[in-house]
Amino acid sequence: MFNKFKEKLGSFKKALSRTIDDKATAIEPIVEPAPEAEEDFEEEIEPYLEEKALETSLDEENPEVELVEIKPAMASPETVGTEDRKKAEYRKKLEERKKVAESEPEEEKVPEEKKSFFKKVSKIGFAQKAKALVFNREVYLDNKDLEEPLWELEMGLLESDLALSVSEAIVESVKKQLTGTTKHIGSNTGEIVEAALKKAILDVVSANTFDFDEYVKNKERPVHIVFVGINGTGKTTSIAKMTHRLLKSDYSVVLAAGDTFRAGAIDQLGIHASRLGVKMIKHQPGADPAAVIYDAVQYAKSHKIDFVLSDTAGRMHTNLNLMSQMEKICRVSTPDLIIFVDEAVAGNDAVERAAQFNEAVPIDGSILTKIDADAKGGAAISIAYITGKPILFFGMGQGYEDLKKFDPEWFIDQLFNQ
Ligand SMILES: Nc1nc2c(ncn2[C@@H]2O[C@H](COP(=O)(O)OP(=O)(O)OP(=O)(O)O)[C@@H](O)[C@H]2O)c(=O)[nH]1
Repeated sequence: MFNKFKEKLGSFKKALSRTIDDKATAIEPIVEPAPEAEEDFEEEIEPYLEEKALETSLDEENPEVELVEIKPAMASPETVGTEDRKKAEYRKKLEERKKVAESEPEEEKVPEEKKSFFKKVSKIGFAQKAKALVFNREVYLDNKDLEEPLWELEMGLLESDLALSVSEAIVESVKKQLTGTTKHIGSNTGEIVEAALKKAILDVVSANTFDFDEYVKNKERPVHIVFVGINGTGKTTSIAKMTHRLLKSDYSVVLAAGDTFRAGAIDQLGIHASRLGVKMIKHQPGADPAAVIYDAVQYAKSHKIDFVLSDTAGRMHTNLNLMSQMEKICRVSTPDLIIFVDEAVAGNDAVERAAQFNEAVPIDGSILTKIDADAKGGAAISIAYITGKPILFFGMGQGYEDLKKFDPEWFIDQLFNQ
C-alpha cells in the first residue's frame, strides 16, 4: 500500500536531511552524565588526561596561563582557528613545563592522587560534551536551502498523482514550517523533515473530516444512503461491506437494486443480500431506478428498518443523460447521504470524477476502494481537498470486513511506516 508514494517521501526526507546536516551547528549543551560514553572515550583521552593534570599543576603555579579546553571534532568552524591557536600555545607552555619537571627532583612532580582526581573530572566532562554535541544542534534554513529539495518534492507528489493544487499546498506548508526560524535538532535530522511533511499532509487530508457513525446515530429513521460513481469501481461491493458493518452495530438494513441498467447488477446485489441476510427491493431490468428506490424507502418506513442503501448504475461523468438521470434519482428519493465511490488506483482521474459528480448532485463524501492495491496515494490525499467533501471509508480488499472508516492519523501512519 502506497509504496511508490513512500519512496518519494523517503527521497525528499534524505535530500533535505543532507542539507540540514550540512548547515547544522552544534550548540553548547547541558546534559545528564552519560556513564556509558565515558568508557568509549577512555583510551582516546588518556594522553589528554596526563596533559590536563600537568596543566593544572602548571596553572596553580602560573595563574596567568590560560586554561585551554579541548573540544571534540564537531566544534563549529568559527571556533576551530581560535581553538588551534590556543592548543598550540598550551602545548608550548606544556613542553616548557615538562622540561622543567624533568630537571626537577622526583618529589616535585604532580602527586598521584592529584592526577587521578583530574583524570576523573576531565573524563566525565569530555565524554558528556562529545555525546551532547552530537544530540544538540540547531539549524536555520532559508528559502534558498529548500528550493531544490522542495522542487523535487513537488515533482514526487505530482508523479504520485496528487492534484496540482494539493501538491502546492503541501509544499507551501513544508516550506513555511521549515524556513525562517532556528530549529533545534537532535541526531536524527530526518525527524524534523518528517514532522513537517506529516503535518502538511495531515492538514490536507483532514480538511473536511466527518464522523459517519455519529452522524447516523441521531438521524431520523430510515437513514437513506445512495451510492454513485462510474462502472466497476466497487459501489456494489461497498454497499455489501457497509451493510455488514451496520448489521454488526445492530442496525437493520434494506437494499435497493437501483442499478436497473447493467445486466446482472440486480443479481449481483441479490447475492450479497442473501449472504448477509437482508431484504433487497428490486424491479425488472430497465425499470425506473427512482421508483425502485422509492419503494425501498417505503418498505423501510413500514417495517421500521434503520437504513436504506441504494445502488445506482455506474455512469461516466461525461455522459450527460445518465448524469441527469442520477440527479433525478437523488432529487426524488431525498437521500440523507449521497456517497461517491471510486477506486484509489485511478489517481487523479478519480479526483476529477469526484469533482464532477459533486457538481451534479452534490455528494456528501467519498468511499475510496482498492486502497490495498494503490501504490501512489494521490487520490486518497487529494479527493477531500478538491471536492471539499470528506473521505468516509477506505475499501481495503474484497471481503466484507475490508471497509475502514477513514482516520487521518491512521492514514498518515500508513504513509510513513516502513
Ligand atoms: N482489491 C479490491 N477489490 C475491490 C475492492 N472493492 C471492490 N473490489 C472489486 O472490484 C470489482 C468491481 O466491484 P463492484 O462492486 O462490482 O463495482 P461496481 O461499482 O458496483 O460496478 P458496476 O456495477 O459495474 O457499476 C469487484 O471484482 C470487486 O471485488 C477493494 O476495496 N479492494
